[in-house]
Amino acid sequence: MGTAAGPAADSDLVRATRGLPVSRTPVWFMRQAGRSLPEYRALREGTAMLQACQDPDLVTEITMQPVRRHGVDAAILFSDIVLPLVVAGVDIEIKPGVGPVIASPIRTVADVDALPALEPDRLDFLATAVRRLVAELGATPLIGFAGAPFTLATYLIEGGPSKEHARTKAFMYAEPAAWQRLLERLAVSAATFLRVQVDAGASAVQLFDSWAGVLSAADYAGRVLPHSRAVFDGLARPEVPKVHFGVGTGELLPLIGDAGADVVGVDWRVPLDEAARRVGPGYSLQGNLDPAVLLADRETVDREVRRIVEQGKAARGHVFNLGHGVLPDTDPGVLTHVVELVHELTAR
Ligand SMILES: Cc1c2[nH]c(c1CCC(=O)O)Cc1[nH]c(c(CCC(=O)O)c1C)Cc1[nH]c(c(CCC(=O)O)c1C)Cc1[nH]c(c(C)c1CCC(=O)O)C2
Repeated sequence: MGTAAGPAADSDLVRATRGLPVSRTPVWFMRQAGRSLPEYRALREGTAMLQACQDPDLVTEITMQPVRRHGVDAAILFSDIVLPLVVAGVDIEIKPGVGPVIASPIRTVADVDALPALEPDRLDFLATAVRRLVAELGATPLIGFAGAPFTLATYLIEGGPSKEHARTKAFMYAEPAAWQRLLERLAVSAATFLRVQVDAGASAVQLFDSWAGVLSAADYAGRVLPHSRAVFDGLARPEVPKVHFGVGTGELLPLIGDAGADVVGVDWRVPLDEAARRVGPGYSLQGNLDPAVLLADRETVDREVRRIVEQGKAARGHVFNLGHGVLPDTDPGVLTHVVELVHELTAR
């Protein structure tokens, strides 16, 4: 269990998650590996997304690409939030330009009980990929991740991507006992998925609850948050830095840290100084450049990066990131520029 050991344990990324002094503000980008990179598109040619995620050679190479190209301060494992479901045997496909599509969505209480469990011994490919990556990355930390129970439940119940998440909410209200069982099961598999990554050497983890922002604070607190907390508790690695992220979570920010996170991920809707007030003093912040700004002119990019670096000083620690994933049309040169600019602005 090589978690807190190794050269990455004292990296700026890990230090920022704890609010310790850093040599400069660490930067990485959600979806830094992916379609914005020509070398990614070349490597992925002919291999389905969910196949690629289970091939340790491809996972290692794709994860390394943005680290080499941009000089980011962390790698994020190339995988997907639906992978634990796929490995457990759920019939899922990732349709390019659409997202995860489920062959038989969960619509009844019986469907919940039929959901297969994730067997940890099916995750050898994941441990292999993480071990190789940690060896190759040296002092650069690897961030492991999992999808939070709520966001995974939205895909399972809707059958695919959705804006309103109306079926999900209807199920949550109409079948509270089955809802609780579903989220409990998803929490167990997310914790297993994270533990394999941490035990193979990942330096930090991020829990993606991308769609939690569609909920009221009361429903989030009562029906979702306990299950996200169960993921972090179930991971049972208190020393590992934990990032908790969702989109549109402005009203939920005071609760998001409560799940047991060290770092709260913030999208672009709430400035980081205001976010720091909402989460309270015990947390670092991650974010929050609007990914669409990267499609604008260089002056706008620079102005926004400077603003975020300034506002980030209100937090105990700041990990610079986007407010959501890199858009596929992004010029990778702009990403490299943002890394250089953040480093330049924050060098101590
Ligand atoms: C909601 C969600 C998913 N997957 C993920 C989330 C949470 C983060 C978020 O809110 O964006 C998480 C994820 N998915 C992927 C990563 C890799 C690491 C990284 O950030 O670089 C991570 C962290 C790779 C991926 N996951 C996916 C791609 C694109 C697939 C491809 O390249 O063909 C990548 C690089 C596919 C995917 N998978 C999912 C979607 C919505 C899509 C996009 C579909 C599309 O637009 O084509 C589900």
